[in-house]
Amino acid sequence: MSMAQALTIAGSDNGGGAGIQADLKTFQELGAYGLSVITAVTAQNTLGVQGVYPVPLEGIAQQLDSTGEDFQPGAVKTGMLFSAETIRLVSEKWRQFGWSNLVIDPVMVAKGGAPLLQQEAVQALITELLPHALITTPNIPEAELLTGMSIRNLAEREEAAKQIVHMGSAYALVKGGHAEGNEMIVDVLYDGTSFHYLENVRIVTRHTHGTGCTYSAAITAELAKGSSVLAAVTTARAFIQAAIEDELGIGGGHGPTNHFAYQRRQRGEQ
Ligand SMILES: Nc1ncnc2c1ncn2[C@@H]1O[C@H](COP(=O)(O)OP(=O)(O)OP(=O)(O)O)[C@@H](O)[C@H]1O
Ligand SMILES: Cc1ncc(CO)c(N)n1
Repeated sequence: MSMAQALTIAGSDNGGGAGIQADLKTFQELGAYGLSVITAVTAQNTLGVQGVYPVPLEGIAQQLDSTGEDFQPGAVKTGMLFSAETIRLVSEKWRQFGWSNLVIDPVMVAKGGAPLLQQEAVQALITELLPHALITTPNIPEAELLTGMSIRNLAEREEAAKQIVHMGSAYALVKGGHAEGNEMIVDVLYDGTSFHYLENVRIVTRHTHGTGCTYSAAITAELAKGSSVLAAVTTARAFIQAAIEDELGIGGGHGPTNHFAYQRRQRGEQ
């Protein structure tokens, strides 16, 4: 049997904690061969985003063609897509290459507030890409922008998940990381029929740069290896919890999570 292949279509974070770099590190740790299509180059570190340089559309199209003509990704994730035209392109190539198992991490703004998706692109994300998704993984502010509703409690997170499934994503995972003040973080997974709740202790740390990217990349790696959505999300949640817990202390601001932590624990190492 050939190796499971996972593809990320996202932006580059030179700091290595988010974006393409976080995705590839996560794929590697979970045993999936990593492929990447870069939509934008960012200049950023743990203090913030200093620059955003979108890759010309033709360059993104060519990367997608080069990938689709030779590789067989078993699952694909999207992260920072930046513009409506890139979203339309990804949707078109999705159909052309007949890929399956799309994980949409609807990346919109970086931790410090820098925009990673143009405002007018949100609608394109909803109409062009979401209907292809196996699972969409918004945090609370992203779920609010996708649905137009305000989300203040668990019931509203459930309602948002329902709406996202109604938009055409087979599953929705509305993450609870941004619900301030709670000791436990509850991520809500909806499959169109029932809810699953992933409950974890909130870790007090400032090193949470790229948590969303890493989580969705872990889901993608597990799907590429053949897991069900529930099994993939469960493993991915354990992966990100370990990555936040075993902090690396890199950088002077919001540092990256520890991509080594989960497998180290699996091997019984510290
Ligand atoms: N302090 C924390 N302790 C434990 N789990 C956390 C913490 N912060 C976030 N998480 C979890 O990590 C996952 C991703 O978090 P979040 O929803 O904050 O992603 P995000 O805002 O998309 O991240 P980013 O923008 O940095 O990529 C979720 O399962 C969330 O519950
Ligand atoms: C490139 C990139 N993608 C996603 C995020 C969100 O964490 C980020 N900070 N940078």
